[in-house]
Amino acid sequence: MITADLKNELNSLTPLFQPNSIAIIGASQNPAKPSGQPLVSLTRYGFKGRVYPVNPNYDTLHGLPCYPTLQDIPDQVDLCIIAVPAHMTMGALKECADKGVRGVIIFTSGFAEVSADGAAIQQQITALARSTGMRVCGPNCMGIFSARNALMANFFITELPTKVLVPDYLGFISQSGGFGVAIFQIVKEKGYGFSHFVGTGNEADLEFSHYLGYMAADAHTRVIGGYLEGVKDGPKFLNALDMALANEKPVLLMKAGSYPASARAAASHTGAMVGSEKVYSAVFKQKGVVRVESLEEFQNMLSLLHNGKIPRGKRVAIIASSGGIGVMLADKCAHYGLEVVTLQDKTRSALAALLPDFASTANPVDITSAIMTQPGLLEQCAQIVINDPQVDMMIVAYWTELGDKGNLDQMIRVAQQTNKPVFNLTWGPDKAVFEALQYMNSQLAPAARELDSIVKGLAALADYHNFVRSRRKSKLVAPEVPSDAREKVAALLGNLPRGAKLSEHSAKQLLQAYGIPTTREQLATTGEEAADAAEAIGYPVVMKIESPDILHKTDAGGVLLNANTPDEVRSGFNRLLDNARAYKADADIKGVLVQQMLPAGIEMIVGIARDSVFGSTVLVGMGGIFVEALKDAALRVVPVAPLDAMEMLEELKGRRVLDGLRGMPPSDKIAMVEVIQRVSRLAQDFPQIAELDINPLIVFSEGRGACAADAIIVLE
Ligand SMILES: CC(=O)SCCNC(=O)CCNC(=O)[C@H](O)C(C)(C)COP(=O)(O)OP(=O)(O)OC[C@H]1O[C@@H](n2cnc3c(N)ncnc32)[C@H](O)[C@@H]1OP(=O)(O)O
Repeated sequence: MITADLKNELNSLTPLFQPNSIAIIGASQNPAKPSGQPLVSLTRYGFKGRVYPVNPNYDTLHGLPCYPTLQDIPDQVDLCIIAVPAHMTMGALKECADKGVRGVIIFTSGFAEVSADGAAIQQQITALARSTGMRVCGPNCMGIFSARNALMANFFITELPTKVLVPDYLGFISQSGGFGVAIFQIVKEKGYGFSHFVGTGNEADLEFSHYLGYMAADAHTRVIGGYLEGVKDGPKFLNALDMALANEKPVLLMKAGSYPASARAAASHTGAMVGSEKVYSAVFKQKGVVRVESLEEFQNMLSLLHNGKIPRGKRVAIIASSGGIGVMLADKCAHYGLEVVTLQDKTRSALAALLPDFASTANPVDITSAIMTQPGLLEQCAQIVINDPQVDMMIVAYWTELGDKGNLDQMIRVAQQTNKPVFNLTWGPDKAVFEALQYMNSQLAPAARELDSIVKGLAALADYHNFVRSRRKSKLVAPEVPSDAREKVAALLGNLPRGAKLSEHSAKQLLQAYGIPTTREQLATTGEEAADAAEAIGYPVVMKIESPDILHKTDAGGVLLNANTPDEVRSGFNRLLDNARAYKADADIKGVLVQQMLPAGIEMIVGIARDSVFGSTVLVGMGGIFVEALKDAALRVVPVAPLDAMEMLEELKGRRVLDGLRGMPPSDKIAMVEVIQRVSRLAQDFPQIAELDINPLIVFSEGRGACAADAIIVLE
């Protein structure tokens, strides 16, 4: 949700992207230095504002009056670049605060990235930014480029073709200086316009999510890209992604640092299954982020998005001048979830009328060596295939020779005449391919030589399109939670200490408060009470030891199924107590839980785990022994929307079991979706719940609901 606070926070970035005046503290006369570069490029590329170099050693610099200190500038300064060595940085920042500067970019390195002393100075930077409201980019950063006003508040851009100054396309945020520069150069060479480019540096104040939010709201940014290692504030990142989604701006992220060796010690299965990489991956799925894993993929997607051609479905047509390449492409399409569609009869007959008998008109279409003997054949075939209403996108693969633009020109014309994506796979000798790709780039026609990244990119964009469309269309609504749920759970958790563990009976009371169906049950402290409880509940019953010290009851011989008579219940009661004492002599035993024995259903797990960055997460998976054996689970961060919950079920390998396998009836997915959302609501209202396992949640056949058969909760 875009709140007034969020709007104010984003507005506070305006001086960094749209300043009317810039001062450079440490402006050097040497343009080769980071401290000398901005002055040159701000003037060279026509920054639309006033520029004030600050350096006590000069009267003028590059034809501009140079000021001994910031205070000597007789004008308001919106943005200040600090480019003096680390030991002088705090002094310069204080000057900025005294002058009332609202945005600061600190190029300087030598802070948290190098030493504890550096980290201590960085903390002072953060503290000054927070206390004054001055927004700081960096330190240890490459700065900001903004096309609209030719803002060159950076030291990494030396050459800037005019095309890049067209403020219409890509906003890029990089947590790596060097990688960011590489992306800038590649995109520049492709000839696409940037709206903004930010190297975030050490993020002492502004972090990745601030820039993401700014670009999500910015009218001049159509697509957002980023190199991300990690975010500090999960909810801020989610908010920024929500904004991008609301404005239907694709967010393409390269996420690195995904596999830290940080095994979490956790008491519940849910806790053990949730790790940082899984949480990022969940966030990306939940917010429609297009995850990019290579530079090739990134370039391919940018070339498709640049001309606004996103696949509107997953049906792909392939045309190749080699049967082998066609088959390889078809395999890749299947691998990435694209459907190599059956072409319409009309399409096939039109192709047959053009192609020799030995060619194939089925998808993949093999036009064979006729491509060499029949001029214009490629274009004719491609036109026919792309106009087939069954086709959402097309990949065309052909051999290319040095100096021969014939096929390329044909395909450029085809691409110009359709609003569906057309991707060229050119292969041949290195020099010829290089030349062909350069030519296609100059015409802004999507082309590459590496088939995996082409197919993966197309599939990812088709998924993105589906994601946005499904969100737009969804009419699913979240279930109502009882109005007194919060109050009841607050009372139940009231006096419990940090780290408290709630065994089954207590945990289920929390679930009941939030409307999650649980077994009928009673806690008995004697064999007689147990027999009375069984009578009231109805035979057969299940009996379980109830102790916060024995969370995994089966391991302790603490579960007895199918007790059918009062005698069985009484003797069972004693056996469970004996087993529990033998397992853990000092366990705090609350009694024996006598509960209804549920009819058969599918065993699932639904749980909560806390993540240090994103807060509570909800997990759903195939339950019982499959939790450990298969780790078949889907994860989302809280709050989980109805469509998210539905997609979690679709993501499970076990979804076919839920759909009804081998004569089994389909399971009640609607009931599961409801449970997931109620659990999400519980997690949202009570972030002190560190872990929850409902395991198993028994899911019955369609229309018959689901019921929590067992549960544990661990507080933070
Ligand atoms: C993660 C990444 O990779 S992203 C990139 C991260 N950032 C970097 O890589 C930058 C690394 N470099 C640094 O941190 C350096 O300390 C820099 C670039 C900030 C400064 O380095 P230098 O330019 O060598 O510092 P130097 O001491 O020469 O000071 C710069 C200028 O300030 C001037 N200066 C000195 N005192 C003052 C003062 N009180 N006020 C203003 N200017 C002053 C100097 O005269 C000098 O100008 P000159 O070159 O014309 O003489």
